[in-house]
Amino acid sequence: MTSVKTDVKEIGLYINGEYVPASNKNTFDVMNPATQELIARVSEATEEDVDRACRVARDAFENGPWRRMTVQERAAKLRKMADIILERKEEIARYDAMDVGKPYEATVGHEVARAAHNIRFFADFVEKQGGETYPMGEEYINYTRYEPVGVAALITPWNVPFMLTTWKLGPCLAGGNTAVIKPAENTPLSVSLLGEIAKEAGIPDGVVNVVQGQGSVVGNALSTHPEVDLISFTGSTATGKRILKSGADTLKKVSFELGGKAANIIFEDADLEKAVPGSIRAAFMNSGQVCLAGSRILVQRSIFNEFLEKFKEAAMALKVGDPQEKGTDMGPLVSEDHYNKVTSYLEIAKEEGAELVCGGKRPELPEYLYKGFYLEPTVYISNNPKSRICQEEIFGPVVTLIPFDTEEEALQIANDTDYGLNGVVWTENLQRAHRISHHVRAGTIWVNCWFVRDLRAPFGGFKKSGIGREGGHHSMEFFTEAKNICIALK
Ligand SMILES: NC(=O)c1ccc[n+]([C@@H]2O[C@H](COP(=O)([O-])OP(=O)(O)OC[C@H]3O[C@@H](n4cnc5c(N)ncnc54)[C@H](O)[C@@H]3O)[C@@H](O)[C@H]2O)c1
Ligand SMILES: O=C/C=C/C=C(\O)C(=O)O
Repeated sequence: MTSVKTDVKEIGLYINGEYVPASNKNTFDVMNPATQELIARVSEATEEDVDRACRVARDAFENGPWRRMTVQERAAKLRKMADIILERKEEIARYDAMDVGKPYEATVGHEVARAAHNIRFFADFVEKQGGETYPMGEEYINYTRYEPVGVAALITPWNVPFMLTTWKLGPCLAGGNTAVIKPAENTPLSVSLLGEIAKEAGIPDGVVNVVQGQGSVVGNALSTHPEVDLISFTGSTATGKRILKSGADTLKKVSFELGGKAANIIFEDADLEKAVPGSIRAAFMNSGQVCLAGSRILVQRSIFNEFLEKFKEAAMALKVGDPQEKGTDMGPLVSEDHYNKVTSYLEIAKEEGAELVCGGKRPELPEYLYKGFYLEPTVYISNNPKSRICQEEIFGPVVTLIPFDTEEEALQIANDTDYGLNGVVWTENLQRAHRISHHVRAGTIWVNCWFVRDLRAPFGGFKKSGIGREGGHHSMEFFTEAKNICIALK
C-alpha cells in the first residue's frame, strides 16, 4: 500500500458566485496529517477580501431575490443542493480524509449523508412552519412573521468540517439569510465546495460565500464586520469568548457550540455488551476529536475490573492507520500543533500520577505513514477527578477511567466540570436512567447509546459549552426575526 498521492490543489475564495484569488495573491499551505504531504495551496483572504464578501452578501440579501422567494422556491433549491452533496459524496469524503485525516469509509457512509440531511431537513422544516395568530376580540388581530436576519457569519472547526458547516448553512439559507462561511485554516478543502454546490443548485450568486484563512485575521474580520448581523460559531470555548467580545461593538446575535468533557457513566447494572462498544466509539471516533466525546469514563467500582479488561481489549483492537484505507478505525490527529497539545497531556498524566492502561505512544505503521501525527488509543485510570486530564478537553484519543461507588458520587463527579455539552449513561434500570439524566447538567444525555441525532431535538451546551441551541425550531429562531403585526379591525 502506498500513499494516495494527489496533485496539489489550488483553492480560491468563493465570492459572488466565483472562485477568486486573495487580493494580495497570498496563499497558505495545507498538509495531509497522515503523511505531512502538501495537498493544497489555499487563497488567504485579506481583511479587504472579507469586507468584499460581507458587502456582496449584504447586497444579495437586500437587493437579490433570495429572501423574497416563496419558501417553496427556496426549499426546492435547498433540496437540489442536498442531492448534489450526495452525488459528490466521494469527493467530499476524500477531501475530509485528506486534510482532517478522518477515515474515508465512515465519512462517506455517514457524515456526508448527514450533511445532505442537514440541508434537506431545514428545507422541509420551513415549508411546514406556520406563524402565531392572536385575535383580540373584534377590535384587533396580531399575527407573526418569521423574517430573515440578514448576513450570517458561519465559523466552523476542523474536526467535522463539512457536516458541521451544513448544520448551520441549512437553517441559515432556509430562513432567507445570506452567508459568509469561514472554515478552519487546516481543513479548508471540503467546505470550499459549498459555494459552487449552492450555485449549481440554482441559489443566486452572493448568497453563499466562502473565505479562507487564519481565525485571528479572517475570523476576526468577520466577527467585527458591520455588515454581519449574526454569528453561528462552533469551536473551542476560548475562541467563543473572543468572538463574543469582537461581536459586541456591533451587537451581533450569536449561537455558540463550544467544547465538552462528557462524563460517560457505566453503572453495575449496565449491559456491557452494549456499554463497551458504545464507550469505545464515544472515546475514539475521529481519534477522539469530537466535542461530544465520552472522555471521562466513570465506572462503578463493583464492575470496574471487568469493564477495564473489556474496554482495554477493544481499544487495543482498533485499527489505526491510513484514513483513505478500508477498515481504518482511527486516523492521525489533525496537525502537528494539535499532536503536540494532545501528547503534552501524556506528561501531565504522568505528573498527576494517573495509571497508564494502554497506548501513550505512536502505533507501528507502514513506512509511508511515519511522518503522520498518530497516537495509539490511550487509556488511563485516575482517582482524582479534579486532575487536569479529568478536567481539560484533550480532544484526542486519550480517555480516563474513574471509579465511583454510589449514584451520588457519580453525579458529583459528572457535574464537577466547567463544560456541559452532553452526558452518557449506561444502565438497565429505568428509574436510575431518568434520575441520572435529570441531574447531569448538560444539553444532551444519551442513555444506552451515544451520538444518536434527531435534527428536531435541541442541541447545545450548558455552562461553558455554548450559548443557545441548534436543531429544528431552535435553529430557525436564531436564523429569523419574529415580527408581530397588529391590525386594527375597525
Ligand atoms: N459543541 C459543538 O457542537 C462542537 C462541535 C465541534 C467542535 N467543537 C469544539 O471545537 C474545538 C475544536 O475545534 P477548533 O480547534 O477548530 O476550534 P477553534 O476555536 O480553534 O477554531 C474554530 C474556528 O474559529 C476560527 N477562529 C479562531 N480564532 C478566531 C477569532 N479570534 N475570531 C473568529 N474566528 C476565529 C478558526 O479559524 C476556526 O475556523 C473543540 O473545543 C471542540 O469541542 C464543538
Ligand atoms: O464534534 C462535534 C460534533 C457535533 C455534532 C453536531 O453538531 C450535530 O450532530 O449536529
